[in-house]
Amino acid sequence: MELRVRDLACARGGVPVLEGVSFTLSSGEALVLRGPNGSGKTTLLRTLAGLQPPLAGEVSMPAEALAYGAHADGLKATLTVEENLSFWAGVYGTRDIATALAAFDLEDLRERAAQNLSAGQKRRLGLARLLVTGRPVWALDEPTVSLDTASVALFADAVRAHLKKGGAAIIATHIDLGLDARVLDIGGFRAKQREAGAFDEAFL
Ligand SMILES: Nc1ncnc2c1ncn2[C@@H]1O[C@H](COP(=O)(O)OP(=O)(O)OP(=O)(O)O)[C@@H](O)[C@H]1O
Repeated sequence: MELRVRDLACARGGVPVLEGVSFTLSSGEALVLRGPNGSGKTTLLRTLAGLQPPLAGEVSMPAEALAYGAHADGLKATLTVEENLSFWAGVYGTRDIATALAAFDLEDLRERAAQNLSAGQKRRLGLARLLVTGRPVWALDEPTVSLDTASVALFADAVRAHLKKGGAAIIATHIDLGLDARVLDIGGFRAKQREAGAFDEAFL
């Protein structure tokens, strides 16, 4: 399993944000995305996850190989913790939710509605969803927001276990997760601004 990204260019709101992004991510590897606010980390992850088409470039794997963890947890508010995970397991065609409950210390909360969880508990449930996707590449946008120190450690353990099983992860984060990960600073891939008055055949 290898994710190869070549010369990728991405836009947000119609404005080019990144260009020339190239990297390779192999089975068992984690890549941490760094870059200042607004530099395009979310834009890159959304593009890899298939939520928006690239302007140019190639991605070797289909978006269906990725499990995308966005800023929003995407929980079903009125379903319990257990029902949320069972729902997602059904969507992804997997069965085991026990491993996900245990990995994110959610067993005692299994019957609580998602809307009645604390912010950190909601985040843990959103991350537990990754384990029921069965997808090889996790693409995660600031996954540790709202997590306390113990929960950050649970998350790092879950990533390590995923990598050990042959998975891979690409993670936008500003904190040190203690993972043995490569770092890609996307500040170096900022799209050049078009010169004023430059010829643009798209408008012809
Ligand atoms: N919905 C939108 N419409 C238009 N432009 C947007 C939209 N969302 C973000 N942008 C712009 O796209 C650029 C890249 O934003 P992006 O969210 O990818 O950055 P980021 O590196 O993830 O930032 P942060 O670290 O703050 O989360 C920024 O200039 C941002 O203002």
